[in-house]
Amino acid sequence: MSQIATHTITNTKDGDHTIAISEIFGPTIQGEGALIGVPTVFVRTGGCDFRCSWCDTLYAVEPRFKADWTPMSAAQVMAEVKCLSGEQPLLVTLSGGNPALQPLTELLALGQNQGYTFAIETQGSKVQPWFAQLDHLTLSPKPPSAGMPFNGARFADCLAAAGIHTQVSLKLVISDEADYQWARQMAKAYPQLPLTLQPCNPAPATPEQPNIETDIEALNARLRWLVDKVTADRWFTARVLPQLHVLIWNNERGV
Ligand SMILES: C[S@@+](CC[C@H](N)C(=O)[O-])C[C@H]1O[C@@H](n2cnc3c(N)ncnc32)[C@H](O)[C@@H]1O
Ligand SMILES: Nc1nc2[nH]cc(C(=O)O)c2c(=O)[nH]1
Ligand code: SF4
Ligand SMILES: [Mg+2]
Repeated sequence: MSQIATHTITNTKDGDHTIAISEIFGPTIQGEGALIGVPTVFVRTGGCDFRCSWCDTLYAVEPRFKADWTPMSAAQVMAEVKCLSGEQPLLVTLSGGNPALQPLTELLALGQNQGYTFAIETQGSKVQPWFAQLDHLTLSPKPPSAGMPFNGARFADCLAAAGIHTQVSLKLVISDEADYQWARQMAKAYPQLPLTLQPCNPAPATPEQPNIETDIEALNARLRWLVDKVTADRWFTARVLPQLHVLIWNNERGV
């Protein structure tokens, strides 16, 4: 799999318009949610307004890793993406950290002019006018086990900011019974949104333990538990999916 280290890129002095980049990697496949299996390049931004208890990308979240995040212009990000994709347009997935903290208007315009499409993964805590330009908006508000608040008004603002061509979906991480019950309420509150339930990886890699082996059997047991719950409740509008990239590559970074 090809990958370009962002530390090889010269920093820009564009001021406010630079994007804090943790890593750019791919092509790989989207391992989660509504676009699972779709070939994509990931653009991971640095910095988050949350700190979820089980976050699997703390190197793109915690301020102590700020020195590892490279400020890049939209043109520099697109140059990397084009290099990785062999100049062939594909889906670009913006994740983080929280990519909704970044100025991405120019990146979206630049990429879409060249035939690239854009999806974002965000928790719904911050809205941006450029959500209207997105092809896919995946909202992943946090369940009780994450230890982070759910702000219904902010979430509604995110939904309202989607454009007429933006496909919006909901991806909820489930760790336990309380999360499951919360997800049931979310599904009732937002019946119009396609919904994926994703079992929580309870022991993700951390900056301290980047090579920790994934307990695939434990993940499978969680998946079975979730499928049993959904089918027993005859909850036929929910889709249950694993993190496919974790099943394929364990907790590896950059895949
Ligand atoms: C790393 S986050 C980055 C984007 C954004 N901050 C968000 O949370 O949506 C991308 C996705 O990974 C999920 N995620 C993070 N840690 C996880 C874990 N330990 N198990 C399962 N999913 C996890 C998040 O809930 C989110 O749906
Ligand atoms: N293959 C792959 N799929 C993913 N879906 C969401 C990811 C993320 O970390 O945001 C991710 C990731 O890091 N890799
Ligand atoms: S919101 Fe996303 S990136 Fe931020 S801490 Fe939570 S899971 Fe990690
Ligand atoms: Mg991840």
